Amino acid sequence: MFASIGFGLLCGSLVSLISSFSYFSLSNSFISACKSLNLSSGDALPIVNATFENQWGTRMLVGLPVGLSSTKVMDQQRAIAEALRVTPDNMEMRYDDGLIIDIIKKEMPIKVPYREGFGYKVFIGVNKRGEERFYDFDGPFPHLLIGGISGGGKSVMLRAILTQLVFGPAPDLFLCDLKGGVELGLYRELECVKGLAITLQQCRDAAAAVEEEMNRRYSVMFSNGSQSWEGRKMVFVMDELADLKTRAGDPEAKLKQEIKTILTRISAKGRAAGVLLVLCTQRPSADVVDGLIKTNIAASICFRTRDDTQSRIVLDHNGAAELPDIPGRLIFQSARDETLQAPFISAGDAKQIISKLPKRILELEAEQHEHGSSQTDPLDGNFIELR
Ligand SMILES: Nc1ncnc2c1ncn2[C@@H]1O[C@H](COP(=O)(O)OP(=O)(O)OP(=O)(O)O)[C@@H](O)[C@H]1O
Repeated sequence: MFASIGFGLLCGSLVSLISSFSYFSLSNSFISACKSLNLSSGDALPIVNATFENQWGTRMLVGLPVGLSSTKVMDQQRAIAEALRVTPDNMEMRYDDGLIIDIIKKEMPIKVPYREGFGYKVFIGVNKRGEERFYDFDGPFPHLLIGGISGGGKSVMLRAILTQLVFGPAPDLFLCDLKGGVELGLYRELECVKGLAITLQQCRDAAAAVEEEMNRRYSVMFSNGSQSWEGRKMVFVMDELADLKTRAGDPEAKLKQEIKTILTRISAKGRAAGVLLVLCTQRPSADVVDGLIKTNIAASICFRTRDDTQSRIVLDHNGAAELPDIPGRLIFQSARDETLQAPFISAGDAKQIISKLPKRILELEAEQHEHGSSQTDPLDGNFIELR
C-alpha cells in the first residue's frame, strides 16, 4: 500500500513539475515576445497568470496591463506563435474576461462523422480541441452565408445541414438549385420542401413567395402586437449565388437583379418573421455577395478560398485563403471565428436517412398516375403553393 501511495505522490510531483516547467518556459517566451513586439503599457508588460494542461494542449491565461488592448496583442498572433515555437494554425487567441491563448497539440481530424443536431441547432463540425459546434437557426445569427472554392466541401456541408433540418420541427424549405436540381433534388419529395427551383424564373417566384409570406407574418405580428413570429420557420436556400452575376448584355439581368433585391429585403427583415436565408457560393465576388446582403448576414461558413479577396468578401479577413487544402476544413464566423472540420455525409447516406420522412411529391405523382396525367418529371411541377 505504502508503495502505491509513494508511486502516486511521485507521479503527482512529476505532473506538477512538468506543468510548472511548461508555465515558466511559456511565460518567459511570451513575455520576451511582448517585449520585442513593444506590447506594453509604459513599463508594464502582460503577465501569464496561469497555464492549464488539457488533453488537447495548453491554455494560458494572460493579464494585460491597463492601457494595453487585447486587440493589439491579438494582431500579433503570428509573431507570438513563432516566439512560442508553434505554428499559427495551432494557436488560438481570444478575449473572454482576460486574454486566453490556446496552444493546440491535438491534430485536427480530416474526417468527422455526420451526426444529428437538436432541432434548429445543426451540427457543423468539430474545432481544434475536438469540441462539437452547432449552428442555431433559432439563434442570434439566423441568416447564413456559405462560401469557398470548388471542392472545398460546400455541397457536403449543405447536405449535412439540410439532412438535419428536415427532422424535428422542420422549417418550410424553398430550395434553389440552378444546376438542374443535381444537389438539392435529393430533398424534393419531402413534405417540408415547399418548392425546388431549377430555373431563374422559378427562383424569382420562390423568393417572391417567401417575401410575401414574410410580409403576411409581419401583418399578423402587427395585429397581435408581437415582436417576433412564434410559428414554423421558413428557410430559403440558394445553392449558388454566383448564378445571379450579370454580364454586359445579359438577357436575364433584370430577373437576376430582381432576385437580389428580394433577397436583400429578406436578409434585412426576415429574422423577426422567422424567415431565414442560406446562401452559398463557390465564387464569392463583391457584386454577388452584395454589400447590403452581407451586412445583414452575420454568420458565415467559409471553406478555403482561391485568394485573400474572396476570403475578405465572406469573412472580412484573409483567414480562409490560408486554410490548408483539406476538404471540409472551414472557418465558422458568428460572434467570433473558429476553425472547424465539417461532418461528412455522402448523398447515399443522406438519401437513406431522409427516406424515413413523410413524402409529398410521391403522393402527388401517384395521384397524377391515377388520373392519367402525362406529367412524369416532378421537377416540371414548378412550385407548390404556400399553405
Ligand atoms: N467534410 C468533409 N470531410 C471529408 N471530405 C469532404 C468533406 N466535404 C467534402 N469532402 C470531399 O471533397 C469532395 C468535394 O466536396 P463538395 O462537393 O462538397 O465540394 P464543393 O465545395 O461543393 O465543390 P463543388 O461545388 O464543385 O461540388 C467530396 O466529394 C468529398 O470527397
